Amino acid sequence: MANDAAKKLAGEHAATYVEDGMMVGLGTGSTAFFAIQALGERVANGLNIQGVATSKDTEVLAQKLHIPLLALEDVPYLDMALDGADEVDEQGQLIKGGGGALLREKLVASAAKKFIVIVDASKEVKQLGAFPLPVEIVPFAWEKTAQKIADLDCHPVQRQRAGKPFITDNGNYIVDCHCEKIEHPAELHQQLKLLTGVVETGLFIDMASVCVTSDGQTTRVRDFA
Ligand SMILES: O=C[C@H](O)[C@H](O)[C@H](O)COP(=O)(O)O
Repeated sequence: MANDAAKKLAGEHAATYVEDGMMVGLGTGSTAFFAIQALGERVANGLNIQGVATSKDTEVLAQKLHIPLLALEDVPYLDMALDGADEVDEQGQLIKGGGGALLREKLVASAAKKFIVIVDASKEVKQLGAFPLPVEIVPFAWEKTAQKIADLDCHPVQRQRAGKPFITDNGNYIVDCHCEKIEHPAELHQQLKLLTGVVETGLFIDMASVCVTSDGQTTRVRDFA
């Protein structure tokens, strides 16, 4: 993959923020993968951390790397969470959920004192929305919920996998909203959240503390805290 070098560099840099004794949220996706792999190497060399996984896939990866895992409900807070994103704007607002893990990712990031976002340079945008916004909805009468989302001019399309509805780790559906331009991300998030049937949106508003971006050669750190 063309962006793998950038994802690796950003992921490895993000992993350096983790210190001994921390409880760390472990993100989901191809960029978070590199951060988790770097943490696994540090754990093999004696780093003492405990992780909370944001998806079943990440749980499997962390177990393979012998990173001790906790359940989110068993910890009062997390010191830090590391995760990728699908888009990051200049204010640090995010679209996440391209991999379908947005609900657990948001729960984990909300519990963290510091949320480190890791992206390759192609994810940096002036305005959110070119990437279709994932919205997690309950399967019951999902078309009704999708219609309410469509009424907000969000152009939802049910996510499919192998010709069947994509099912999240929480047993829900995802609709990907082809907004093209999201002028007011916080307002749109609020409007969507008010719809019965919507579980969570992929808009992560005012959550990122730091964004680590790489183009494969250099790494840039932006502080949003
Ligand atoms: O649900 C998936 C997550 O929000 C990912 O963090 C996001 O889609 C970015 O994934 P990737 O690093 O694979 O582009």
